[in-house]
Amino acid sequence: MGKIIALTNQKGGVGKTTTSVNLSACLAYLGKKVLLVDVDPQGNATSGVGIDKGEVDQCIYDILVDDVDIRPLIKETTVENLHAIPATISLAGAEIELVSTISREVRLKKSLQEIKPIYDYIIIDCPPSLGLLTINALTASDTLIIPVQCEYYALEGLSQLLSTVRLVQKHLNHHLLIDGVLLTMLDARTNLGIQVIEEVKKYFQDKVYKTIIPRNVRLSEAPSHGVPVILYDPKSKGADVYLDLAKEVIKNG
Ligand SMILES: Nc1ncnc2c1ncn2[C@@H]1O[C@H](COP(=O)(O)OP(=O)(O)OP(=O)(O)O)[C@@H](O)[C@H]1O
Ligand SMILES: [Mg+2]
Repeated sequence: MGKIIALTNQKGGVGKTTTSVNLSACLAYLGKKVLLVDVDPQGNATSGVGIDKGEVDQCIYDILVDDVDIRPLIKETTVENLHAIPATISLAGAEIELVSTISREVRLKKSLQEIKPIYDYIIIDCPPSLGLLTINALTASDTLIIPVQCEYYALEGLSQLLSTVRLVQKHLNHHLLIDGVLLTMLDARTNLGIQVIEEVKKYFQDKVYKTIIPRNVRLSEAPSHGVPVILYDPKSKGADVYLDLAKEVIKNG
């Protein structure tokens, strides 16, 4: 039975998509059967695993708004063992269209439950907001990974995220857990990064992943080639650390 993990943080540009794509690919590389679900209208995770958004006729929008069968939407990717459900810009309308829909918060959960037994891991890439798309992702998930960028104001907005998580736990998904906070984009040349690590560890204690993702140019180059870093440059630091993260995720159960 698959474990459903959402990458979430309403703050933009903290490494949600980079982590969704590369964690999924590394889990697949380690022999797990993985599904990557793109719930962000930007569709960056979709193109990051080599799916041409222009060729996609139905996407996660159709599952959420039109309640279509999830199975035909599953696509192959550039990575063996890794499937994906794409998102396109049409998803931008879903946030508003779902407002008046019955059981609007549980639509993704209902669909993913049907295919959960086929996969070891289902990884959801969330948009940078706390709207209905993210609520659907939190409601569908077993656990959360919260990427936090090693920058000034790293903890800003996290209390709002945590109170949204508590509301979802109370009303929509009692067993939702925070697996951990992932520190991203560390620049080892500055003291600032070290300070942020200490601050985040003080706040989240043992909920912080041992693996810390450094800044690595290969990680930012890989998406334009439609492949995760493990295929783009397997010897890079970026490939190394995301493999470490995948092993840590597997070890955590
Ligand atoms: N470890 C890293 N090293 C270098 N560049 C990185 C790293 N992680 C992410 N990036 C780059 O930083 C930018 C933001 O990352 P990413 O898209 O993963 O964040 P996000 O949280 O998904 O953003 P959004 O909130 O817009 O969805 C991207 O251009 C990405 O290539
Ligand atoms: Mg993103």
